Amino acid sequence: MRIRIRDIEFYYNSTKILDGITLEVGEGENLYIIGPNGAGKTTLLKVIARVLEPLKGVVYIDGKDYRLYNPRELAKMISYVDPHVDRSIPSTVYHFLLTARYPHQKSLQIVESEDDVVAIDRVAKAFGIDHLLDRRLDQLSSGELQRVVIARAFVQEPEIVLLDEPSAFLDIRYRMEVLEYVKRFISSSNRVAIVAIHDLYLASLYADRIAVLSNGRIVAVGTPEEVFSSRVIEDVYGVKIELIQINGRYIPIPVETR
Ligand SMILES: Nc1ncnc2c1ncn2[C@@H]1O[C@H](COP(=O)(O)OP(=O)(O)OP(=O)(O)O)[C@@H](O)[C@H]1O
Repeated sequence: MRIRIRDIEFYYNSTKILDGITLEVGEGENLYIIGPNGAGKTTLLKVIARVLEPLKGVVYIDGKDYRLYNPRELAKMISYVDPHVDRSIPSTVYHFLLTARYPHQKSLQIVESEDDVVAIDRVAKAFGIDHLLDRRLDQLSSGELQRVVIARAFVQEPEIVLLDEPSAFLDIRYRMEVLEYVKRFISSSNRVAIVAIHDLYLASLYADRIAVLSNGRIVAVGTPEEVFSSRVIEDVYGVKIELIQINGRYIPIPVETR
């Protein structure tokens, strides 16, 4: 699976939000998107998920314009994880996870298949939510709910995972566990992950490449080392950065605002 994003322009009303976005994500790659508040990260993920229609530009999935896939094919292929889940949905965790299997189910299927049960069981264990399957969504803590919502994406077994700020409510162990899982799942297959995140440290740990978005434009793309050792982070965020090296990784530490 490969994604090529070509010259995407997106407007809200008459305001240009994405301005000529061109990016490629290769097989088995974890691409992280960073950038200041309002830079356009969520908008870009929604365009790639086909939740939003760009005014100009095309997204190609495996060389094919994504508008040419039928909705069911696309639903099976792409999972977009919106951080703002409606926890008032009257559903148990199990049934919420099961809804991710719809694209895999046969049209007259009324009960879950063995494959559905196996997928839910495997992912629930990996995300440490197997003890929560009978709980209702409104009975979960914010971090538990977030793990459930991210787990749901993997129950779908998508080729392309789009994660919007996956770490916000998670404690440090779960941040690492969730992103390690994503990295393993993607790297060990020919799948693709695009992760929008504010935490530069987590990006330095888990990104294969990082794209920096600022005012709707990609201003840098490269390995964590390339991106963090350039001046681009200081310029884009307006903060002074010290770079430290631990275990061969380059980790940016913001030390003061400029
Ligand atoms: N529904 C909308 N209608 C109009 N403008 C919008 C809408 N949603 C977002 N915007 C604007 O689009 C721009 C990009 O928003 P977006 O949410 O994509 O940024 P972001 O990089 O994800 O930001 P953050 O880091 O704050 O989550 C912002 O200026 C925002 O105010």
